[in-house]
Amino acid sequence: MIPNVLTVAGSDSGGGAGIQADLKTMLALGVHGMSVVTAVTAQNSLGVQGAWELPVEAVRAQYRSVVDDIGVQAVKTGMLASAELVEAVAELIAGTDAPAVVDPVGVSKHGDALLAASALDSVRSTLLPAATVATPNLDEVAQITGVRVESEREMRRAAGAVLGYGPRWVLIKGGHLPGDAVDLLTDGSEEHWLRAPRHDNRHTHGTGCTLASAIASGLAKGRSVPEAVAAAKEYVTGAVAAGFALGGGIGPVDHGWRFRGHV
Ligand SMILES: Nc1ncnc2c1ncn2[C@@H]1O[C@H](COP(=O)(O)OP(=O)(O)OP(=O)(O)O)[C@@H](O)[C@H]1O
Ligand SMILES: Cc1ncc(COP(=O)(O)O)c(N)n1
Repeated sequence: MIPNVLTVAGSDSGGGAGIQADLKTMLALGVHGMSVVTAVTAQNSLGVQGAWELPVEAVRAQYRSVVDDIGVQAVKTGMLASAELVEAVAELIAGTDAPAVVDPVGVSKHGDALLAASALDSVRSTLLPAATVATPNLDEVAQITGVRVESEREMRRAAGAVLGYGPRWVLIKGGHLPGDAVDLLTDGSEEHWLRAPRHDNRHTHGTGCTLASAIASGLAKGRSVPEAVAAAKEYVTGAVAAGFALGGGIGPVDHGWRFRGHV
């Protein structure tokens, strides 16, 4: 049986991040990808030119259509835009019997806000407690917890602060630090450091979405959290290495790198 994985996220018209990155990742990793669109962005390699949220009823209806008939073995959340959508999605995933990977998307690579500042309290109090794995980058860690990470050593304290909001596991993504691309996965007792060489490639649009979707795909296949994260890290590292120029700005990672024989 092919596992079903659901992404609840925003659409990126440029195809590098958001729903589009999630579905491509799921195809590449051999699961059936399904989507609940929360917002539509007009976006390209230069930035986000516009964003429109969907009504909360439209998000709930998409979710119920998929979960009640088809069923899901894992859920991934990305851009949720507003407090109202964060709360609705948190309630939906808390009521679903499947692991949830929560990527608490705050701002795009170009600095465009993808989450209202007024939604942060709802992320802390409703979304993070419903997560099997939360995958904040360092900017999101600072927004959520106030902890600023400037070195690998400080990642452990950041992880503890995020775990305080109730996710079962946290993966602190160190992609924005200089040096190797180092992430820390922990549930408060086990600690797994994931280290990969930094690829000197500016075309990294969509790394976070791709990593979270790859984790959800592994969980849907029945892997443990540490196994799913290790496999997802290997996939995203290859996708970053193969990232390519598109438009005049930051191009996407290559979700299809394994089909093309890169790396
Ligand atoms: N240049 C790079 N070379 C190798 N791996 C990288 C590079 N940049 C990021 N990564 C890895 O990609 C994953 C995503 O990390 P990152 O910190 O970029 O997340 P993010 O900021 O949420 O992504 P996004 O850009 O999609 O918002 C992590 O595993 C990180 O270590
Ligand atoms: C719809 C949507 N979701 C997520 C991201 C984050 O990705 P990035 O930080 O690579 O721009 C994005 N840009 N757009």
